[in-house]
Amino acid sequence: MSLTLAHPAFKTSSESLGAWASACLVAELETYPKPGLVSHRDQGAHHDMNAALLRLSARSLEPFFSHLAAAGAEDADLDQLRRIGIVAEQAMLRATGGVNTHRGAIFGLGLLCAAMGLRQAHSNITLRLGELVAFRWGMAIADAPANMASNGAIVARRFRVGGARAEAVAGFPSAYAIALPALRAGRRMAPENAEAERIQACMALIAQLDDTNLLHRGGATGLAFAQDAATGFLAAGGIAAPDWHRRAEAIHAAFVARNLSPGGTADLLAMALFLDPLEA
Ligand SMILES: CC(C)(COP(=O)(O)OP(=O)(O)OC[C@H]1O[C@@H](n2cnc3c(N)ncnc32)[C@H](O[C@H]2O[C@H](COP(=O)(O)OP(=O)(O)OP(=O)(O)O)[C@@H](O)[C@H]2O)[C@@H]1O)[C@@H](O)C(=O)NCCC(=O)NCCS
Ligand SMILES: Nc1ncnc2[nH]cnc12
Repeated sequence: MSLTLAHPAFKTSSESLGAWASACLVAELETYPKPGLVSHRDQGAHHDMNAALLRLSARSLEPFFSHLAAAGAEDADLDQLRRIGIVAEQAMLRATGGVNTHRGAIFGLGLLCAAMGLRQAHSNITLRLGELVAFRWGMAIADAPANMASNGAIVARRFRVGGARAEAVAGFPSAYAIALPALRAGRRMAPENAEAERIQACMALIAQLDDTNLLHRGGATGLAFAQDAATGFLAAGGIAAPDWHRRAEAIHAAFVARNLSPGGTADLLAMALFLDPLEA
């Protein structure tokens, strides 16, 4: 399925930014075959999530993304953003019956919404949104007490990788340096196929990201398997190769067989879709 996203106007209200962030979560979902992840076609390597649940979750988050954009416009500090983020997590868990569908996305997209609000409120700010997150809230994110019991924090310690918080502190380098260029290169390779360009960005992310979900489910071996598979896909031409869809499906099946799911990649893909019309 090829979902066309209606981009928001360059200067836009908090409400339409919230709608845009939520639409990007749905576009990420409506992308097949993403290795191991849930899509409109199947549940990937997940037993407690499906497309309907992820749509509900995305819809439940829209007002919170708007609220975060409005808070950013008021130059809110991290404590204020965190309070909104925590209420958003609770709304997500209510909408999904307790399943963690979008916790990482609330954090990453939420910070980008706040940064967009802040940037629009001050015409002299020319930083990219990721740089603005790092500049305005990065130090506070780095200093905030980590939830030592979360899957992400446990594997980040064990395997000495950064995870979601480090990504934010650094200004989302994986979204800017990996996902956005791959998305735009994918658009040139397949101008009429928006779903294919999302697969190109997804594979580029899996190939390079230290995804704490892959580490949680598959350890270092699982992460290496995933990175090698995605690297092979890209080296064979990515979505420009004539048989790309069959090869992506085979990788998806191999992830499902190993119970691997790159949840961090899913979030960063949605973030790249969000940034695409907002950053030159
Ligand atoms: C900072 C928080 C995001 C908490 O992060 P923490 O590191 O403590 O860990 P997790 O709770 O594990 O969440 C991190 C999620 O971030 C995504 N992610 C993974 N790797 C990366 C990466 N390298 N870069 C960026 N993002 C990454 C990923 O999210 C997706 O996976 C979620 C499903 O995870 P899980 O339930 O573990 O999945 P399963 O494998 O299915 O588990 P099992 O059932 O098998 O056990 C899903 O939500 C995706 O979104 C990581 O999971 C943040 O939550 C926080 O501090 N919040 C407080 C509020 C706040 O400060 N907000 C600021 C303003 S909005
Ligand atoms: N498509 C997806 N599949 C599994 N986990 C996710 N978290 C965010 N999007 C996801």
